[in-house]
Amino acid sequence: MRTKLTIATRGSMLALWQAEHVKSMLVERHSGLEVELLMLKTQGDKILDVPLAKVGGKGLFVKEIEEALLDGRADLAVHSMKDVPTELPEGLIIGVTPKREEPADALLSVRYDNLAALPEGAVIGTSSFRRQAQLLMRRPDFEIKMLRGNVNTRLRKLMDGEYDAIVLAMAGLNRLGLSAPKMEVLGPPDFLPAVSQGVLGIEYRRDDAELADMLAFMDHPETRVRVQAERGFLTALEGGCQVPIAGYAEVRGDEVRLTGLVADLDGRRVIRRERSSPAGQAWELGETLAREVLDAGGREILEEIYGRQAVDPRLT
Ligand SMILES: NCc1[nH]cc(CCC(=O)O)c1CC(=O)O
Repeated sequence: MRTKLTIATRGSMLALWQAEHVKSMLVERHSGLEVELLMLKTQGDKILDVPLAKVGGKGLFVKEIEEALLDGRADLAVHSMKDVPTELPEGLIIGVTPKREEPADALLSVRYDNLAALPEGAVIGTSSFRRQAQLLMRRPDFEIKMLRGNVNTRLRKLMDGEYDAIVLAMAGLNRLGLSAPKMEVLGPPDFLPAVSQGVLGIEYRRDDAELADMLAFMDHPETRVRVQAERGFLTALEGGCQVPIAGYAEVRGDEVRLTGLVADLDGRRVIRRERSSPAGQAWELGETLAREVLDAGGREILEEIYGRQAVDPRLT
């Protein structure tokens, strides 16, 4: 067994909380183990004034971290799974997914109790097309306004009065112990989360069998099945997190049930399908559901969105 491990992490409050969380599980489990954090700045932390969808490129928040794993400066990294691209660099694996926490989003406001209480034309802060589409589906009158930055920054912007309400993941709020004066949970089955929302993924070098043994106690197989189904769906749609795609899976007994959604940016066209399979075929379930959604009109929607992004002058 190793006596010292290094965790590569971003410097945001959420990333640090997640790294510290895994660190404390590790030192509690392995007596005498020393765990150190290596803080790194990623592209996603540097570019803050542009919607992520327009920054382009997948994995803005993980590239620098993965380089540190590959060159041996760090042994492991702790990610929010929803920020991890579906394809990992050669030589790395996400070998461990601890138990999923709250997958839902939350609507946060200073004044308004919930969606229904928001006035006509309310200004809602989010830079997620998935959240935007699902909000506009219910309330086409909303004005969606870009909201970037760390969870803490986004909450401060709400408190500063720039928005009537904003939408954030419950998982991030819970981890940091943050909230707003008014909060409504927007969760499945009505409001679908991002693929893998609320799941942590531990990434390390594929050939590091010794580390894999030391981490195995944290793994939660049911969470892995859910992530497989959701990421199978996302992968087959060739989507990153910057398109209005949602996927949410649950396990009941030996079965996994997956709901997938593709919508256009204004939430007028929404393709949503559900399907189950044995838990052992979760990835294939995701792929099958993706084909079904594509054939039902999802293909046309995604082509339009990808096309529009490609010609957007702000891209360059
Ligand atoms: N894109 C940023 C991000 N990545 C993961 C979370 C929340 C935690 C999680 O989903 O595990 C957040 C913040 C948010 O979406 O509100």
